[in-house]
Amino acid sequence: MMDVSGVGFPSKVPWKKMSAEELENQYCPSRWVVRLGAEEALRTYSQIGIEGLECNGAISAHRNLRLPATTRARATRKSLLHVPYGDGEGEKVDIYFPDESSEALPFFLFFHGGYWQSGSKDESAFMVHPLTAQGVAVVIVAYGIAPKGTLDHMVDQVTRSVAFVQKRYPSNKGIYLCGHSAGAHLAAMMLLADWTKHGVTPNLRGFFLVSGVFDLEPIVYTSQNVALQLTLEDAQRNSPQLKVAQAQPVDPTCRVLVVVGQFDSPEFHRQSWEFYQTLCQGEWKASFEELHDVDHFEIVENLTQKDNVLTQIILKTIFQ
Ligand SMILES: Nc1ccccc1C(=O)C[C@H](N)C(=O)O
Repeated sequence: MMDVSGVGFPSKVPWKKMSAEELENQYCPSRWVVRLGAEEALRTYSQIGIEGLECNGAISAHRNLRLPATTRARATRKSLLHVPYGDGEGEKVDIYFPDESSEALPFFLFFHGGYWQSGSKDESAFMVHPLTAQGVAVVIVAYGIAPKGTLDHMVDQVTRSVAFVQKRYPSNKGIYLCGHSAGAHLAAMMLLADWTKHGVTPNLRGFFLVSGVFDLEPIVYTSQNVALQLTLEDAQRNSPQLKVAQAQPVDPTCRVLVVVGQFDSPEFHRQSWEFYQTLCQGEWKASFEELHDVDHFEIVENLTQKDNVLTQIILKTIFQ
């Protein structure tokens, strides 16, 4: 029997029934952090990731262990910094290499979060140390954030950054894309990319989509849209949730892991779960993980640690 009242059925789009205040809350990750206050959570996140002022090349190995991730990565790993992947302002990547010199390496690309309007590559080298130590090259990608950059342009930039890595390292042992929060959205858009106009098909072997947003429509009705200025059409065109079931994987063995933190908001949980379910309806080799005891920020901060669950999942996926 059909239930027209909807009673007893959780709405497919629960956010449409929320007050403006509740929607704002659901899409403000820092308000869901339990270990710290919202502002302190944001401060800690950038302190752990950022390029500190201590980088002077003369730091002892012991002190390096305590340095913020990007400072430590730049001080201790072989790297190419601010490499242009396009002619536009800010179209740059930082590439960090393992000790052994080879170009036949797996490449792990990271797209930072910050609601497409904050964050930078210079504070996002979280995972460089544990991954390069195991023989993975790590590429931290910069893209032109709002209000200067539009979402369509960011998607194009990220596409070109992936094509750039494939062209520069054609003998790579796989390209793995990882994004956090808004960066997970940008990484997910690469599931839909048309590579023919980029003259190269990247050797995509895996996606790690961490605490992402895949249906952008609710964002239109939050304060995040003041800087983004998304119309409903922009949001729909850039929502992998609406498109991925129809898209064909270039390589059907490419893995797509959707990950969310236990303390992410219910809307973030719904976004990840529904995206995973949609991937499963298509031909994608998808899996889903809810990571225990972490919030929206710790989930990435912990990638500085080699024995962290997500670091281990990433390494196992790359070296399986
Ligand atoms: N800085 C970030 C870095 C990564 C991911 C999200 C953010 C945010 O700032 C989200 C939002 N403004 C919040 O207060 O939760």
